[in-house]
Amino acid sequence: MVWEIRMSQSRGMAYYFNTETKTAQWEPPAGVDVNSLPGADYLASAAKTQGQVRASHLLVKHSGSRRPSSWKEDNITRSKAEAEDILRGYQAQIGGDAAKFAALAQQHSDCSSHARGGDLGWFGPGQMQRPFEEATYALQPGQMSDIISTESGVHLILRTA
Ligand SMILES: Cn1nc(-c2ccccc2)cc1C(=O)N[C@H](Cc1nc2ccccc2[nH]1)C(=O)O
Repeated sequence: MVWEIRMSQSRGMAYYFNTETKTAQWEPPAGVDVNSLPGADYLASAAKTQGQVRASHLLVKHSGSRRPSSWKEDNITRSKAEAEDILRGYQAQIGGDAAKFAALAQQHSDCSSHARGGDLGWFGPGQMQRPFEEATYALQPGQMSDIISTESGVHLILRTA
């Protein structure tokens, strides 16, 4: 396998390194099961021992968001109430299905992590906005949150590890 998964010290996040072309990227290489790459289980156990968690999210921004723009929309003007209604619609479509979560996050999340099905990678205490951190740590791996609000907008969270 030419791909390896490595940890970026600066961003505390895993990235993907192609040992043939000697290139690195944040996005998981297409068609590769990244959990089977060399380095994956070592990184997972290291992260767990550091009390880190891993989560994906689906973010819908609104006019009050800290940065009311995204890869989808240059100027986001919807109200917070509209954003919550939209997110409730996705929540109903997802049910408890993690695969549906990733598909909808990829299509609809206003976070740049949409490119990875909403996967934010591993993070520890103090790295994410407090409401997001508290909601994620309150979940068991595999569990989804209800709608939570941060300065970025409204989110659904799926804790993955
Ligand atoms: C925290 N983070 N990680 C990524 C990310 C991770 C992996 C691959 C690409 C991007 C993007 C972000 C981020 O802050 N994105 C913001 C939106 C946002 N705000 C958040 C607040 C809490 C958790 C995730 C959040 N994402 C943006 O795109 O405007």
